Amino acid sequence: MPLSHDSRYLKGGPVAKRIIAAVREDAAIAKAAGFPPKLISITVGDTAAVDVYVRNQRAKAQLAGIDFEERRFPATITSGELEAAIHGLNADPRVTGIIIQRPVPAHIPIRTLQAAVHPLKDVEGMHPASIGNIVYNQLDLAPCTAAASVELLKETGLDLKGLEVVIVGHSEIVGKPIAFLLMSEGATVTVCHHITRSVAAHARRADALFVAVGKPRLIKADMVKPGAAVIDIGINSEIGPDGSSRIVGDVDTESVREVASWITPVPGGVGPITVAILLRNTMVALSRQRALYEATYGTADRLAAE
Ligand SMILES: NC(=O)C1=CN([C@@H]2O[C@H](COP(=O)(O)OP(=O)(O)OC[C@H]3O[C@@H](n4cnc5c(N)ncnc54)[C@H](OP(=O)(O)O)[C@@H]3O)[C@@H](O)[C@H]2O)C=CC1
Ligand SMILES: Nc1nc(=O)c2c([nH]1)NC[C@@H]1CN(c3ccc(C(=O)N[C@@H](CCC(=O)O)C(=O)O)cc3)C=[N+]21
Repeated sequence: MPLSHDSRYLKGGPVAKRIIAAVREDAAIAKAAGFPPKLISITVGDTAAVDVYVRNQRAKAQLAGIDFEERRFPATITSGELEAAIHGLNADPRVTGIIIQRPVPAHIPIRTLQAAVHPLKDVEGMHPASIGNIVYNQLDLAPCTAAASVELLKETGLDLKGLEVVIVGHSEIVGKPIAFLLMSEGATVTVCHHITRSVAAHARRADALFVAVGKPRLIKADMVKPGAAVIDIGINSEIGPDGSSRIVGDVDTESVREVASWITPVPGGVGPITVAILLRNTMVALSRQRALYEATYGTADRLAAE
């Protein structure tokens, strides 16, 4: 049977399509009301790791009717200059959302940049105030990849209450927010990292296993409980047997699919949903900005008021 028809593959495409269709409707309504959504992407320096992501952001934003603009800055830029650029975007009423693509060059502290984005324009949910909201179970604007991974788990139909979940990787943008989102859903969560004594021993107990490390084939079949759901978040570039470059995840998909009941493919799993959630977050940010605007100026057409 061709792989694409194997029911064990938990594919992101249909979920992403559903989300983008809803965003497109929202965006059209907002535009008609004088609030056109606009997303700004900031890339600093060498962009190889983010090129695929930005390419897909542009394509899907266009599909959804969201303006998309990419600002590229040289690796030699200072943190202060970048912060000034972000403050300019914060103050620009035409800009709905700002995403800072990671990684940035080592001399620029990413946390300072994330904190410079106004919380109302923080479509990645990475400002300390935004990430704090997750701790308080306010989940409507969560970091995109974390939210995408949880959406995909929900597609299994598994009851998240009391589910034994193991997350491998604890970065602030992926592993940690996944843990908080799942705790809010009532799951029992274990988080592993590079100091964990036996990742395999934890992973084998999981009904749902999330992997976000950045190491191809880290998770093998003997680390997975039979019948588990495996959500592979890794996006790694590799040279394939034919010499061409391809994307692989962190899971040894070929062997793990024999053990797991569900497994997300890479590409075609979490990635497309991440892009869709970024667009959905842009609409959440816009509706917050609209609410503030209307509370301040009444419901008159913003463009008429300008
Ligand atoms: N699909 C998508 O939309 C996205 C995919 N990604 C991909 O997800 C992966 C992870 O990204 P990100 O979280 O940003 O990466 P980071 O490098 O920030 O984090 C990696 C995490 O893995 C942990 N780790 C490293 N080695 C091991 C090990 N041997 N066993 C267990 N844990 C380990 C690290 O722990 P410690 O800190 O203790 O060293 C760290 O918490 C990458 O492949 C990235 O490309 C990222 C964002 C979006
Ligand atoms: N601030 C920030 N947030 C991120 O979430 C972030 C980041 N920086 N830097 C880079 C990584 C990587 N990442 C991807 C997301 C989706 C796809 C994606 O759409 N992949 C598709 C398409 C693959 C293809 O077109 O070849 C797929 O997996 O099927 C890829 C990569 C987000 N990241």
